[in-house]
Amino acid sequence: MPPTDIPTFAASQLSLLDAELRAELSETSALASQSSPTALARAGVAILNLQISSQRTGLGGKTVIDLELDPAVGGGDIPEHGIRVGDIVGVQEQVGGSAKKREKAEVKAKGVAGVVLKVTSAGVAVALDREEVEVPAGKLWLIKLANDVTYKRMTQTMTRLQNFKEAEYTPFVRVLFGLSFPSPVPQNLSDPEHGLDNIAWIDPSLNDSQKDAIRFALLSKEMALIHGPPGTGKTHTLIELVLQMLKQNLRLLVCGPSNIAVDNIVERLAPHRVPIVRLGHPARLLPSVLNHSLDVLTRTSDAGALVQDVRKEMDEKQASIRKTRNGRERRAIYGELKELRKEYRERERGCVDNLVRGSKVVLATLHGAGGFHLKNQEFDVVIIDEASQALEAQCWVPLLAAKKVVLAGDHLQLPPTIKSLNSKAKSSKEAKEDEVVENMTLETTLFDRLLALHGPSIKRILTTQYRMHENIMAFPSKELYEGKLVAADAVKARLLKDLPYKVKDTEDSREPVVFWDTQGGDFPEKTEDEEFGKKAGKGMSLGESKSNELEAALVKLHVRNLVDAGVRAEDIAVVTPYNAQLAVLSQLLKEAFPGIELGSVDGFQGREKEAVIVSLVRSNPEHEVGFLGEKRRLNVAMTRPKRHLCVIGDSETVGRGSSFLKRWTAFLEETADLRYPNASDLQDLA
Ligand SMILES: Nc1ncnc2c1ncn2[C@@H]1O[C@H](COP(=O)(O)OP(=O)(O)OP(=O)(O)O)[C@@H](O)[C@H]1O
Repeated sequence: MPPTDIPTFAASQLSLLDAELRAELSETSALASQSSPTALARAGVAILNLQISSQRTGLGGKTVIDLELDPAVGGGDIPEHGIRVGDIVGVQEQVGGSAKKREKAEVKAKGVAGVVLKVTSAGVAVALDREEVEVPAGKLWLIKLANDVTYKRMTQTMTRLQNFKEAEYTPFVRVLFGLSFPSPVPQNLSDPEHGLDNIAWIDPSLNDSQKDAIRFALLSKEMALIHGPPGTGKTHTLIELVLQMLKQNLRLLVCGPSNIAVDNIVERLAPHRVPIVRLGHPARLLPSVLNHSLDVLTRTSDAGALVQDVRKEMDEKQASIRKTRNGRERRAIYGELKELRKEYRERERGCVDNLVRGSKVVLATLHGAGGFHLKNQEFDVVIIDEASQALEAQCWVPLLAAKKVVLAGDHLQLPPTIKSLNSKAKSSKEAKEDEVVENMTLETTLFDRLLALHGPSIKRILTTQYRMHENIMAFPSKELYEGKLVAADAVKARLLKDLPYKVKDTEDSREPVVFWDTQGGDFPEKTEDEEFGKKAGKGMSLGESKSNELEAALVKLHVRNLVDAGVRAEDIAVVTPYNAQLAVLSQLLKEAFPGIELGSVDGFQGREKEAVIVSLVRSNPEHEVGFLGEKRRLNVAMTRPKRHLCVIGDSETVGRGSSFLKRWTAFLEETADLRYPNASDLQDLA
């Protein structure tokens, strides 16, 4: 692949991001602008009739308000809603008057914005944005707002890159766009000459491919890709890499596309007692990592004592506001509070700066790395986990000032979810002008692009997997990972019947792979219409989704057989690519088997279960398979189980979908325990 022109690349990213943001906003704002508060509450994105039960200064000096249901409307538990911790919400006054007038005024009324800190059945706690001082009084309502912070950060980053002067093209930037070759990395990594022959491994159980990847990442000058197929200990490897880099006295910024990806690393680094700071809103962090959160450290460290003095004063003032009825007095207190907040912020900034500067490892989400905390901070290496799940523009947020990057991911699993359909539509004229950039979509990750640009010599693959029985692993290994995967001894022959609790030896519990072949046309798929979509519940965009009721009944039969054998429902997951099928499965299985997990394939990426049933759904005379044709989706589906994979599908339809599907069906027919169900036996289960 030829080098990429940086301004053209940035311009293309900016237009793709713009289309994506518009697609995302149109979903949420269409609802908010066209609907009344009551309708919004019904849709699960608003809560009405609230009042403030208490107010305090929370983490990071933010005003925290606790909201509960107004006793005037009966108090008690808040009705069912879809607002979650970490969501950005608006808190607004609920206006009185006639129903119609009220609803109009409420939608227009301005309120304060904040982040949801806690949700219980009886209330919601919201940490208001620091700028907001005055809290609306009286009866309030809360509405979920669209979150465009990530886009703003990506757009700012791409605009900066677009305007880079040639002089700003550091050797690192040049390599990442193919304007220079990467510095060569020696072939024999453990040659004593490089000083890495005798590494004192913190975890001596690392396998050879993991050690090799770590040596490679230590020796590479500008970039290293660690390719971690399912269950191969990618994060495990990154932890050792971080510890080894710290031994070399390097300063690191460790990022991931989601809070959970970052917290996963914090949790695993913490026991090694290295000084780490986790940036990010405390509401969005796992409770187990809060002790490392910058906000909490600001409160608990010695340096934080000075900040606390001001905070105490602020709390007292906040409390006095609530006791004051007189408007003028209230305003005066708000004025004083504003001054105190300014001082608080100054002291806090000093304290934060000291904490961040003193920390050898800083962890943040990719977009979180674009906040003011990291302005002018320098790092020797930026490490990005789950890099093939991140948009390239997102990766550039921490990379603009970087000198070296280590990316870990698996480009053969699903890329980040994209909403804008037109991200792929390009005119042929433009395509000729610059093939490389014009062929790029938002789905093209930095991981993909670097591989295409520099070839496989910039990556190392992890080859021992610690999840799947070797029969489950066989097909994805051969098809996608060049046959390189090896199942670790501890897992390669594990079956359900060997679970550490009592499971009977049955035809299911002794089989690693089962294929229920529904061929013959008796298990037809159904295209779901809009009406069904509404019934299926909130948050499900079914569009042109498909379902297959008899296949769902077969899933139920198989789950029942497993449970009867003694397998716990919590150890079973059912995954399907179609939301409409998920809705059918929910109705059929949720109550019957409490604890069972049901999910879309896309949503189950990164997860694992002892037994996984995959419902493929598609069965039609035209042999159409839709997005089952995407092999990265199938790869995710078939690599979730540890001991038992059960595939349910129509070999006649699926087997003719794509060459990959054809080979998979042939593989299942040859190696799986093959079963042919009888549709008429299943009618009463559906
Ligand atoms: N060298 C090793 N020896 C023994 N177990 C290991 C080794 N490396 C990783 N594991 C185990 O393999 C499992 C998967 O590891 P980890 O969570 O790091 O994988 P991952 O590749 O990041 O996962 P995913 O496939 O979900 O992306 C964990 O239970 C981990 O303890």
